Amino acid sequence: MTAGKNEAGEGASLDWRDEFQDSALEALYRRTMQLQDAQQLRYALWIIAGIFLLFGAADYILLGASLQLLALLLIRLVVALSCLALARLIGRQPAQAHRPRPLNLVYFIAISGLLLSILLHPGSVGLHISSVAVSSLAIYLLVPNRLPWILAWNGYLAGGFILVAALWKPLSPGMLVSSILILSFANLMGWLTYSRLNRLQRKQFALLVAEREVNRKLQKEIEERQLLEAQLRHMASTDPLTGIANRRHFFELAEREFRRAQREGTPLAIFMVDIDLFKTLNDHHGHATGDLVLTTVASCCASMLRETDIIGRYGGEEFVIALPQADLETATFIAERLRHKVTSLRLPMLDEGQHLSVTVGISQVEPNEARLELALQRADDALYAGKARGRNCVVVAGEAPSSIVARA
Ligand SMILES: Nc1nc2c(ncn2[C@@H]2O[C@H](COP(=O)(O)OP(=O)(O)OP(=O)(O)O)[C@@H](O)[C@H]2O)c(=O)[nH]1
Repeated sequence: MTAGKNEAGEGASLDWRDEFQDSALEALYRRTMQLQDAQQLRYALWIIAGIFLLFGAADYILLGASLQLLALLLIRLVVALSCLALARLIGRQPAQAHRPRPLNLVYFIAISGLLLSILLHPGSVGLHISSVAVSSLAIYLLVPNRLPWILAWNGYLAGGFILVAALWKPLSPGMLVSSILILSFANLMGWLTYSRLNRLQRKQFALLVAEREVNRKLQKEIEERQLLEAQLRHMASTDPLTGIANRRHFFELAEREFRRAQREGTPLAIFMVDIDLFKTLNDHHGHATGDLVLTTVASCCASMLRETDIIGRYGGEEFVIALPQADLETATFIAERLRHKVTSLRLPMLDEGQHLSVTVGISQVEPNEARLELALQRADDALYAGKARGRNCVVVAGEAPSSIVARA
């Protein structure tokens, strides 16, 4: 099961031991609480050892130096040392706090020590009943996550006390009933308190687990939405065939560069690039080959540009490029290089001796020009002048037709 299932509430319900019915959730709870439980148990063991030893002083006052005192001190020492040894073991290996064997051994020693001390002790029955009742409560309150064992230890303590009391000084029927009632009441109080604390703690834990699961799901949903958003943004801005920016996205990016160029007074060159006689190629080789040529020319153009240059598909077999910081001379040089590169492309599906070529129209954004479209229009006019002149050339806008720069 996953911890998330518990948010439904079903797995978070508790059994008679006040443990989660869902064993995986219970295991997770124990793992989470292990260090805290270990610490709590260590404190409990130190307290038990200390109190047991402190009562040695009361024994001395009651018994004076005697063999009985020696036996009692010996019992107290054994109990205290075994408690301290277990506390040390748990300090080194916190997982021992949840293992029954060392705990049961030490608690058996401690409870047996308490019962034996009653046999050797001259105090009144009332004193012993109260010490057994307090010990009973201590077992409920100081031992974490072990209700069946807690009940067993308390059974041993209460039953042992009745037996020891019978051996030590047979109780009158009235005292016997009173003792049983007091011990039963102490156990009832202890159990109820234990149950209340455990239920509260586990309920809080189940809520925390459910909350974490909700957060995890939310986080996953956010990540999926972010991914989807990024995919949608990419789809909305990219030409699906060539993978370069579509016309709309090109304008977004180029407008930004246009404003920067106008603001800072830096040059911005525009290319219009058109594949020559593309219709013939399409008609001759088919649309699929035409698509492949478009993709190849687009990536060829993109590979010739700097990162700051912007390339987009203007429409059909026409591409548009914006080159920030490029004056006309630089732009013409780059356009020539691009034209040469396309001419040198060799595509296996084209006939022997058949070369691709492009015509490039170039313009430059004029200072104080109001709109980018004006520069685009000039580049387009230059492109059509190049087409009219026979294609496969670079034409600079506004210059005489003799400014056709080169031909392959
Ligand atoms: N395969 C393919 N063809 C396209 C696509 N978009 C436009 N075309 C074709 O591109 C061709 C453009 O032809 P024209 O505008 O006549 O130009 P051209 O044949 O290149 O001639 P010039 O530009 O004068 O050199 C048309 O046949 C369109 O159908 C496309 O996405 N894929």
